Amino acid sequence: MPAKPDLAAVPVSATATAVALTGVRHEYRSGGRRILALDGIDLRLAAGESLAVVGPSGCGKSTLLRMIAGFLRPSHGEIRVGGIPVTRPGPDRGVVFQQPRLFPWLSVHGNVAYGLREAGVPRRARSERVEQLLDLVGLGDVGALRPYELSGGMQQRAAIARALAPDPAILLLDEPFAALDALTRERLQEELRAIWLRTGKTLVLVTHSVDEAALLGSRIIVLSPRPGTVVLDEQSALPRVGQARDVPEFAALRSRILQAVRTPGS
Ligand SMILES: Nc1ncnc2c1ncn2[C@@H]1O[C@H](COP(=O)(O)OP(=O)(O)OP(=O)(O)O)[C@@H](O)[C@H]1O
Repeated sequence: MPAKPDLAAVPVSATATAVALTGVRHEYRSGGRRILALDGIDLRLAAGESLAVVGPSGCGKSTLLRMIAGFLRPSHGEIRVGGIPVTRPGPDRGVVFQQPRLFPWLSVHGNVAYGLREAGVPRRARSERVEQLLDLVGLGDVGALRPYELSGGMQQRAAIARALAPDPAILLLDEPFAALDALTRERLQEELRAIWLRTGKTLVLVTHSVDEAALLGSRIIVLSPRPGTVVLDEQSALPRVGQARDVPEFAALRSRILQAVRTPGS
């Protein structure tokens, strides 16, 4: 049997990149209307934290994530990543969307390698890195397949591997498992948790699911209905390894999150 690559060898970012949002407010202007999506967001995220962002529909979760990604500039306030103001997307921030958005004309391997090729990483190093990442996300055997030959869960794993390829310090995930069936979703949640523990990445995860937030957040924030403001900001005391869902703290944390979602301003 061929030796499995040492997954611990997947490089962990050396820089202690953190995210800082100061006085962030965002207002959309659409058809003469102004929509205040987020207001008064002050947040400092330490490197290696996993921040779950929960809140009712339309409270500005995706807006927050898009601003950290650099797709959108805040109307007021400032966002810094690793101390540097965010003005555009960059290789220090990998993004995973609800839909995998894989390139259908490329193999799974080709999809994961794409950004590395664009960045001029030599073929051999590229290939080694892609193999490691495919193993990390459990797709070691299907690199040669095309996205349409994969299940939805496998496609989302490939999207996660693609986002991790440039070794971003921060992984931003916007409802990454919302389109998957319940069983696949649960499995991928466990896998993402393992990937986070293994790689030490800073994660920002937007989710509607209170369970998902409780399971995956080392820190959880709840936003109020629009304009989104932070109404709960809690560090999780759940064990990082083992079956986090089975410990009593899980149910307690879950119910505090749920209460904050239901009674904004509390
Ligand atoms: N491009 C846009 N132009 C105008 N308004 C927008 C735009 N994008 C979002 N909005 C509005 O801003 C508010 C926040 O949207 P956002 O998508 O950030 O919320 P969300 O919490 O992620 O919602 P959901 O949970 O339903 O995905 C909503 O009222 C939405 O209608």
